[in-house]
This record gives sequence, C-alpha cells and structure tokens, in this order.
Amino acid sequence: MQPAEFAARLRAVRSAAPLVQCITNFVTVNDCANMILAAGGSPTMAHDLREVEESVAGAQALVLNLGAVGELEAMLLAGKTANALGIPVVLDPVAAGATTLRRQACRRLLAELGFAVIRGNASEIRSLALGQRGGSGVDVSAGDAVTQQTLPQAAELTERLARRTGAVIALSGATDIVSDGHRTLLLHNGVPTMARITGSGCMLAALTGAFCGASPEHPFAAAAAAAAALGVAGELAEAHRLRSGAGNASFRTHLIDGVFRLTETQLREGVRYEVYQG
Ligand SMILES: Nc1ncnc2c1ncn2[C@@H]1O[C@H](COP(=O)(O)OP(=O)(O)O)[C@@H](O)[C@H]1O
Ligand SMILES: Cc1ncsc1CCOP(=O)(O)O
Ligand SMILES: [Mg+2]
Repeated sequence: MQPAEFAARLRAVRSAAPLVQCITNFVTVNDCANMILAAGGSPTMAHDLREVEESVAGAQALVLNLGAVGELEAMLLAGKTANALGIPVVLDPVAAGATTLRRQACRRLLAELGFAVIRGNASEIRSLALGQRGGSGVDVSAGDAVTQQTLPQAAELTERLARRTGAVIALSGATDIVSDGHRTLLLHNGVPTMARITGSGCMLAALTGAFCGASPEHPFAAAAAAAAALGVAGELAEAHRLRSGAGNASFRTHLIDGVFRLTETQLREGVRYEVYQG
C-alpha cells in the first residue's frame, strides 16, 4: 500500500459521504457521530430493535460497538441485515474479555455475523483471538500493551484472528497493527494523549466505518487509512494542545477538528508505516 492510497481512501469518504449506522455506547456516542461528520460522512445512531433493519438498509456501513452490549439483539439483527445486503460491518469489541456477558456476546457476534473490520485495543484483540478472559475495563491492560519485544506475538495473533474470521483486524495502540491475514501493516502515527481521553478507540471504529462505507471493496486499505488519518489528526491536535497549554478535554475537540481539517497531502506526507515482514 503506497502513501497515495491512504489519501485516495480519504478522498473517497469525502466524495461518497457515506451514511454510517452505529449501534454504540452512551459514553462516546456524540464523539463518534462528530468524527463521522468530520471525515465527510453522515452518522445515524439508531439502536432500537424495531427500526435497525430499516436503518441499516439505507446505510453504506454499520458499526457495532460492544460498549452497547445491552443492545446485542439489535446488533445481531442489524448485522444480519447488513451481511445480506453486502454492507460492510465494523466491530469494536469494547472490553471483550472483561466480563462473562461480553465474552458470550462476542462468541455470538463472531459466530453469526461476518465483519469487514474488527478494531480493538490489544487486550480486546487478544481476548477475541484466544477466546479467553482478559482486561478488566475498557482500556488496554498494562500487560497486554504492545512493546517492541511483544510486537511479533501481537502481529501473529492479529494475523491469526484475521484468517479465522475473514475480517481485517486493526489492533490499536502506540503502534497500530492492521492485517487481513496475508498482509500486515504497522502504523506509527498518533500520540499518547489519545489514550488519555475516552472514545479515541470508539472514534477510530466509527471512522473506519466511514472509510469502509466509501470503499467497501477495499476493507484493508480503508482500515489502514482510517487508522493513519486519526493518528495524523492526533499529532495535529497534540501540537495545538501544547501550544495552548490545554489538557485532554481540548485535545478531544482538536482531534475531531484534526480529521475535519486533514488534507490529502497531510495524510500522504504524514503517514508513517511499514510492511510487517514477520
Ligand atoms: N501511546 C500511544 N501513542 C500513539 N497513539 C496511540 C497511543 N495509544 C493509543 N493511540 C491511538 O489512539 C487510538 C485509539 O486506540 P486505543 O487507545 O488502543 O483504543 P481504545 O480507546 O479502544 O483502548 C488509535 O488511533 C491509536 O493509534
Ligand atoms: C468508558 C466506557 N465505558 C463503557 S463504553 C466506554 C467508552 C470506551 O471508549 P474507548 O474504548 O474508545 O476509550
Ligand atoms: Mg475501546
């Protein structure tokens, strides 16, 4: 994947203006909607079981966020509708391994639906890949965070989960690992402040939905470009935050602004990535 391809996927979002249907948690729902708008898409956050089929049918992408685990039946119905219509589905497995309810929900989601992309932090992807308990909240646990030493294991886990599910797996963190099971990219953009706000992962999943909706035939490029776009926007937001001496609340606003203002040139020239060779 060349730098121009990242910019091409951003251009596609802005020209297609995809409608992205999200079933997501009440903590970060507003940020997810604004992130989709910032990229050039249009969000709809319908979650009632009685209307999700209709809502999905008019959308170009569906995002299911496990932070809304109480809406599991609506997620399954929405996902089946999207699968039948060929609409890409993105899963954010929030705290996937933290509770019995979530582990059971993940088993059903993976068994009953097909996903274009699954985007989670290292604890969540590890728990999905190994099918076991792991992590205790929504943030990555210290032991699971990917380091230089553990990168090969994390990449291997990501590739294995991609092959098993048929989905592109996007494991986020200081380095984002994106794999379709055959190709794996390491993306190095972003700043640690992104982990100091709630919702950066949810926003990445929402953004990935917008990129997939605009480029449904290219889920790997869409997932990588969304991760790169948020990473570069994070770097712009951090520069802004440091200049103004602000904290994480302003950073959150600047992160959304960063995606809104991101140019194709900034993305093409700012993306830092490598092909993982194993
Ligand atoms: N230490 C870090 N350095 C750079 N970027 C980071 C860091 N931690 C998280 N990010 C970025 O923040 C976004 C959300 O990732 P993450 O924090 O793993 O998700 P979640 O909020 O679901 O735990 C991603 O774009 C990721 O690249
Ligand atoms: C704090 C919290 N609790 C349930 S969902 C949620 C938001 C998690 O957002 P993110 O994983 O993007 O930080
Ligand atoms: Mg998360």
